[in-house]
Amino acid sequence: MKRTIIMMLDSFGVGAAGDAAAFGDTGSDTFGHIAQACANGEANDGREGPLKLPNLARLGLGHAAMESTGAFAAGFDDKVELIGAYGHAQELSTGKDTPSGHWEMAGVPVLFDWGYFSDLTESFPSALTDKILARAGLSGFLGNCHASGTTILEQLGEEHMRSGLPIFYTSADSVFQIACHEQSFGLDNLYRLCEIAREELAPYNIGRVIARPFDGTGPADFARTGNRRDYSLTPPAKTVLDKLSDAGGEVVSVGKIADIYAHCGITKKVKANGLEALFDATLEQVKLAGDRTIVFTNFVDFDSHYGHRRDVAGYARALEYFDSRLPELLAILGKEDLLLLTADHGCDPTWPGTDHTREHVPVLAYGAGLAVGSLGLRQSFADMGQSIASYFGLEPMEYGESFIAGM
Ligand SMILES: O=P(O)(O)O[C@H]1O[C@H](CO)[C@@H](O)[C@H]1O
Ligand SMILES: [Mn+2]
Ligand SMILES: [Mn+2]
Repeated sequence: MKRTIIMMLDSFGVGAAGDAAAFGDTGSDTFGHIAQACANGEANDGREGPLKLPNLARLGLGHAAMESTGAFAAGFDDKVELIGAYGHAQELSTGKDTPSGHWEMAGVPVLFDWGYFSDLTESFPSALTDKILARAGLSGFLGNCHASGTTILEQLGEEHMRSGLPIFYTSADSVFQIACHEQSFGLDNLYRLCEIAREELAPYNIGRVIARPFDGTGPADFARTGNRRDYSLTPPAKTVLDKLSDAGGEVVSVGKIADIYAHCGITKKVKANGLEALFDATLEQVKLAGDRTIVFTNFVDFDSHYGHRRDVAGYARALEYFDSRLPELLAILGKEDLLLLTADHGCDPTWPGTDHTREHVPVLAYGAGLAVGSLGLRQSFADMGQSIASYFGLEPMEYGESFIAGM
């Protein structure tokens, strides 16, 4: 039975990419800087001491990162008994955003430039916002700037609840984000507003509109809910997910995968919120999965709860939790199954600002007869998509070099 399980640790980079300078990210290193902070005793909130990821280390995380940066991260070394193939990959896509990383990983790099709202304030053209407001019957909006999604709630959440005006904000990514209170504004109203924005953004080539619902009564307890929804553009070509589902296989999305691929190539969608629930759902779907199935999970908390929030201890805690659950997954894999652990970009929690960082991602591949050892530097995330295509005996993808032989 052939199945591929993809664990996408959102934002878990393993060191600055060769082109990081162009992004202002020279020296960024999500994994390395977390490990260093832990070793320094600077990440003891809810956890203690050096970063302990024994299962990821056996899958080759420490080695992959060492090949990326030139040195083992603090607390990692070559004494571990490896069980998998490990590599690190650079990104061909022009952006360091979530859709680019995911699409490229599935064999379709984003070689065109997204549109961006690069002005830090007065970010959106009034020609755009006027149209959105008119269609939604709204008299105005708040925000209109680059912001951290939690900080802007502290600043504008109350005014939003008083005035009923939505909060529009963006970031270094190609995004148009709308934050509204779930009860006072209404979740359906927020989703409708996002659909309008998605249509009106057509000329701007913006990768995603993101609905950011929140609840709570004031700045002290405002919290974003699990009802986030991403309205993504469609990938510019068929990904390996499309190819497998076109060929009669199953592609199971766990978490926000379906949204990220604009629902293309997905045959089953499973919702779950939070690391624990996402891991539980993944295990359950792997148990249910038959031959020629991809089970694909995005673990968004690494990015949205810890990376963007610059919460080093939280990121370390989440990694250690994730690691502690890996044996449950390894125990239910069949001999032929392929497990891939990777990331879509970096989001170094020690880095200035709150944006992603241009980094190599880990490529940890286990099972499917793969020899234990190094896969080296992969020229594109698309090597993973190409490998999956070859594993399932699908037509080759246009991009990427396979590291796995067809079986
Ligand atoms: O600060 P929050 O709202 O989490 O935003 C983050 O999430 C968005 C999507 O990845 C990006 O725009 C990034 O800035
Ligand atoms: Mn991401
Ligand atoms: Mn992000």
